[in-house]
Parts: sequence; structure tokens; C-alpha cells
Amino acid sequence: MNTHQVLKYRSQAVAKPYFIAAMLLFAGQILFGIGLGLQYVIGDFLFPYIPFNQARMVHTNLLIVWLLFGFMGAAYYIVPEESETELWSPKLALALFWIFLVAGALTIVGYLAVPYAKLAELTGNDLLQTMGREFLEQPLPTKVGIVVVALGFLFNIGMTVLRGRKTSITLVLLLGLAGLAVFFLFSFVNPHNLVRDKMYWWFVVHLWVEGVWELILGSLLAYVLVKTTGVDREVIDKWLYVIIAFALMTGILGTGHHFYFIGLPGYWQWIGSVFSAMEPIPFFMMTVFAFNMVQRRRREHPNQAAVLWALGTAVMGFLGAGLWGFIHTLSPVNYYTHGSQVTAAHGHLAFYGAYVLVVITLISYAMPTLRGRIANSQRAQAVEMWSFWIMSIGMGVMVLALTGAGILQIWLQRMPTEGAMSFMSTQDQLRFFYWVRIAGGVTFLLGQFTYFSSFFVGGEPVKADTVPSAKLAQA
Ligand code: HEM
Ligand code: HEM
Ligand SMILES: [Fe+2]
Repeated sequence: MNTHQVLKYRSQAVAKPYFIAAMLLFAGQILFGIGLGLQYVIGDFLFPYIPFNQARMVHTNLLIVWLLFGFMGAAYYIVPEESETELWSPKLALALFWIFLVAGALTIVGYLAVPYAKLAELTGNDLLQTMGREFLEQPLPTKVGIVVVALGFLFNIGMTVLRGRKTSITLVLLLGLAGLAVFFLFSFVNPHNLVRDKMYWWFVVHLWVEGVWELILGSLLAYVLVKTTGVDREVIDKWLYVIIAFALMTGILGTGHHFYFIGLPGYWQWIGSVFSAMEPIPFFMMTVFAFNMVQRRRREHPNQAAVLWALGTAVMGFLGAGLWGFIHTLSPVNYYTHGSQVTAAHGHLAFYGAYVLVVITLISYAMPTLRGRIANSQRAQAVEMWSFWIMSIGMGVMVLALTGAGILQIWLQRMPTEGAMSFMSTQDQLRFFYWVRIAGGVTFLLGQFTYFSSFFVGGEPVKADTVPSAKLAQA
């Protein structure tokens, strides 16, 4: 069977380079993560070549960039099929792919090759000062490049949606992607007043992951569930709308949980606490949604690995964002936990559980079809499923280690009203947890290798549904 028979629309194929680039950058992200973990316990590791601050930028920026590659690839794959028409311009999609990849690679080289202050000087930061803030470290030309790529991408996807069938999935996806682009514009806003700077900074960092990205998450999950379970769209659409309504109702004012101690008015203690405490609701609904759809499935799709990733996203996303978010979101708790290792534990599990996993879910569903088959062989799927468990266990170990480190840190350094331990002395007490974090990280890396290797496992592709749908209907 050749590609064109499995793919409904030929132009969906532009998703493939996006997915491959995403996975390569993901590999780089994890290597730098392990480097960072080692620098925590071996202070001069890689000295003087790659200092902690540079490695950290590479780790977090690679994460964001590969997730963006993943989202864009997902949109290019989903939208033609949902809209029942070819992509408006596959050529534009490919051109933007190369622009984004080259700009991203040059930025990383810049981070590693020259000291950050020098990079700022070389790239015109004095024209418009946007650099130096966590996650938004990119030089001005890169930021402008991101905007250009985002506009071209939205135009291409938007034109495709406009001329074709409009489904809830594409509308929610488009809304999420447009919101992603709009909120990125706040990375250009950098007032000299530090309070206002921090406030706008959270408009990107928080309104992305606890706002518009949740729309992307919901629509990707809904798409894969429609395809793999055969449940009626009407049912899935209703879930999707309720989930995103809750996400926006809680997440937008929930931004207040970052406004507690940065100099904004005191009422944010209440608004932030009340609304962010409700943010776990949409994540919990996603979990119920995914399991419910799989239970009510009307077919046994040959790609069972994709179903596992979808369920994994729903569960891990709830744990990372919902549970680990909730534990430090109330203002009286955050007073003690703010900026501690508890934050790092939550940041890792939430990003992994929700966004890393949903991109892999989509890749797992789409990639076989981009390679000319409905699903991979049983053997390849088994390897893929193993990789889910190894990565998730590795992440679980990391997160528990960081949570332990965080609790001890708060106990020694934050709680005592007198005689509190200093920051660095406290860090010395946390070494055990930091070593365990590395063990978790190495396990994660092994899981990632396992995942990549599943692409090269051969065998006869699974063709039809494993159980005839008539039988399922009786069951
Ligand atoms: C998919 C996997 C991963 C994701 C999604 C991820 C995500 C992140 C994020 C969002 C941050 C910023 C956290 C914050 O400011 O609170 C971060 C920092 C960091 N990550 Fe990861 N990471 C992953 C894997 C790893 C691995 C495998 C290791 C190492 C064993 C690691 C070690 C670190 C370290 C040491 C930092 C810096 C923390 C600090 O500044 O104190 N990460 N990562
Ligand atoms: C998938 C969704 C989410 C992701 C990817 C995510 C990621 C992150 C990251 C990376 C940080 C650290 C930011 C920094 O200081 O550099 C953070 C902070 C925080 N997150 Fe989330 N988060 C998510 C959802 C949630 C939810 C639903 C809640 C509440 C229920 C929450 C509560 C918090 C709080 C309170 C902080 C501030 C921690 C501090 O004061 O140090 N997050 N989040
Ligand atoms: Fe937040």
C-alpha cells in the first residue's frame, strides 16, 4: 500500500518533517536536562564550556520549540482531513519548516557559542530589550522569526479551514493556536517597572499552558479519540466544549496564582487562590473523557499504542497539572513553596504529562499513516508501549525526588521564623534527592531511546481492526 492510499489527503504529508524535527530536538532537550542534573551535584561539570545558565536555556527553549514543531505538525496533519480538502499551501508549510528549523538551530548555537550578554549585544537587544527573562531568552531576530512563522502557519491553516468542512476539533484547535500566537506578543512587552514586567511575563508563560494550550491539548486528544474509538462526534464534541469552557473560566483568572508576591494588589491572593484551585477540574474531565470514550468504543483500532498514549496523556496531565499544581496553588501554601523544588517537580510533570504526551499521542497515531500503513506491527507497538512506561516511570522518579527535595528545602529554609538555614547550606542537604533525580532522568533517556527504536522495528503491519466491530457492539 502506498502513502496516498492511507493518507486521505496528500498534503498531510508535510507533517512528517515537523514530527521528525520535534523528536530530534526532544532528544537534545533530555541530554541537556541530564547535564543540568549533573551540574546540581557536580558543580564544575562541563566547566568552563557549558555553564548552568546556558544549559538551562537550551533545555527549556528546546522543549518549547519542539512542542511548537509538534503542534504545527499536528495541525498540518489534522486540518486537511477534518476540513476534507488539501492544505491551502503545502509549499508554504515546508518553507516555514526550514525557516523555523534554521532559526531555532542558530539560536541554540548562539546560546552555546557566546556569553549571553554578548549574544544580546550582537543581536540588537538594545533596539528593543526583550531578552533575559526565563523561557523568553530568545534574541530579538528569533522572536520576530517566531512571529513570522506563526502568522504564515495560521494563515495557511486558516485558509484551509475556511474553504472546507468546519468541525469542532478544527475550530478549537485554530482558536488555541491563534491564542498561542497572540500571547507570544507579550514577549515583546518588557516595561522597566519590574512588577509590570513580571505580570506580562506570566501572560505568556501561564496563559499559554493553563489557557490556550489546553484548547490545543483538548482538540488533539479529541481527534485521536474520534479516530481510534469510533464514538460519535456529537458525544466527543460536547465533551470538548465543556472541557475548554472550564479551562478558560478557571485558567484566565487563575493567572492570579502568580501575582501573590510580585507587588500586585492584595486581592489577587483571593482571586488567584479561588480560580486556580478550580483549574484541576478541566484536567480531571479530560481523564474521565478519555476513559469514557475508550470504554464506549465501537471499534478496536489496529493502532493500540496510540490509544495508550492518549489515556496516558489524560492521566499524567491530570497528575502533573491538576494534582501537583493544586498542592502549591493556594496563596498561604505558595508563600512557603514559591520558587522551591516543588515548583520544579510540578513544572516537569505538568509539561510532560500534558504537552509532551499529547504530541507523542498524535505522532503515534499519524506517523504510521505517513509511512504508508494504518498501524505498525504488533512488535513495534509493543516496544512503543514499553517506552511509554519507561519514560513515565523515569519521570515519576524525578518528580518524587524533586518533591522530596522541595519539602525538605521548605522545612529547613522557609519554615523556621528564626535560625533558618541559608540557601546554599540547604542545597547541600538535598544532594540525595538530586542524585535520585538523575537516576530518574537516565531512566527517562532509556525510555526515549526505546521510543525512537520502535520506529525501526519491522514486522507485518496490523491491518484491520483486531476485533470485528459487530462483536464489540454485542459485548
Ligand atoms: C520530558 C521531559 C522533561 C521536561 C518536560 C522538562 C521540563 C523542564 C522545565 C519546564 C524546566 C523549567 C522548570 C522551572 O523553572 O520550574 C526544566 C528545568 C530543568 N530540568 Fe527539565 N524537563 C525534562 C527532562 C529533564 C531531565 C531528564 C532532567 C535531568 C535529569 C531535567 C533536569 C532539569 C533541571 C536540572 C532543570 C533546572 C532546574 C532549576 O533551575 O533549578 N529535565 N525542565
Ligand atoms: C499543563 C499545564 C501546566 C503546565 C505545563 C505548568 C507548568 C508550570 C511551570 C513550568 C511553572 C514554573 C514557572 C516558573 O516559575 O518558571 C509553573 C508554576 C506554577 N504552576 Fe503550573 N503548570 C500547569 C498547570 C498548573 C495548574 C492547573 C495549576 C494549579 C492548579 C498550576 C499551579 C502553578 C503554581 C501555583 C505555580 C507557581 C509556583 C511558584 O510559586 O513557584 N499549574 N507551572
Ligand atoms: Fe500558572
